[in-house]
Amino acid sequence: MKTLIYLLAASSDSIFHDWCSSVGIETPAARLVTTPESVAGRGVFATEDVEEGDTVIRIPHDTLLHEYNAAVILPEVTKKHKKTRRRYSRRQSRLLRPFGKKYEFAEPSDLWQAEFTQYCLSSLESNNFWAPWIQQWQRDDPMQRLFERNVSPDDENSIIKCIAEIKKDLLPNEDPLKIRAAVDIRLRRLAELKELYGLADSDSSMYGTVISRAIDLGDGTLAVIPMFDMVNHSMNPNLNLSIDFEHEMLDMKATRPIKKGEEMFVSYHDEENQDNEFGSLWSAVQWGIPEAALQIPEPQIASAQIREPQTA
Ligand SMILES: C[S@@+](CC[C@H](N)C(=O)[O-])C[C@H]1O[C@@H](n2cnc3c(N)ncnc32)[C@H](O)[C@@H]1O
Repeated sequence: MKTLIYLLAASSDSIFHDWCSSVGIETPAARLVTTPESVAGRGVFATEDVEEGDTVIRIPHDTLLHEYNAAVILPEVTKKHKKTRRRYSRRQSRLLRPFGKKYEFAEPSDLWQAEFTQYCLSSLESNNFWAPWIQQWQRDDPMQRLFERNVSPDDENSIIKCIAEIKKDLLPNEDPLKIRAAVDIRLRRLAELKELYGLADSDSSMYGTVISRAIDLGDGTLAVIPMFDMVNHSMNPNLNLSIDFEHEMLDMKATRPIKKGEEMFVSYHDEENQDNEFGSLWSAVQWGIPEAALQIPEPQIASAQIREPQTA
């Protein structure tokens, strides 16, 4: 049974790689592998020995999922989002809101979460070029299970159970009251975003997945970056991301020599924001990352058997 699961996973990893090649993502020394050797059960591994500074992944700018590409690829969804943002601003303005309640948990900076969810759902529905990649997305942690089950912010039993799971699996040292506050905010925010954007209950799972994969490109633009989003987090990363403006590519380069079969990592941590939103609490509820993964020094480096792509 286990062998069958890994064979199926290997074929889905291959499908992902075929998709990468078809959209121009170059992976000269990297491969997505589903394996228990990865810190997260699936991760990106070196397919050959790599020297410091070598480029292991190159990603064209036009493959990124962000608001600018989405406006070109899904203009009708973008149009709806603009209208929704106007409705949101009216509701938040005291002058223009004689009736109705202000949104308390969905801040302007959270609106992208619902918008990305709709871009992804619409991509799957129209089977556009992002669809094969989005189909590969996974997230499995206590917060995601709450989203998937559409737990209401008032469902005390489910929330208490989730807090206990987060504490046990991800945050053994965190105060349960703080975990509760973080969970509560996210459930209430999702409830408001669902109402504002007209999201269905069945969309909550995509919501949880997409918010765990998006990053800030550094200028406030949020994006999910194909292939980069398959790389797991470490506080001792062996890859970094740089922008090649001339060729409109993102380059992932080795920050030190990497051996064939080693798992490759980036740091999801923003050095400047260690104590606030990128702290362990935020990482656990937003990203599904355990507190242990935020510790330095790094645990043992994993390595995996790299399978050659299956040919038909
Ligand atoms: C952006 S994805 C990374 C790729 C992911 N492993 C996959 O297969 O799609 C983020 C998810 O990976 C997992 N993850 C990333 N880094 C991790 C780590 N150091 N330890 C445990 N899980 C990790 C968490 O489940 C998180 O929700």
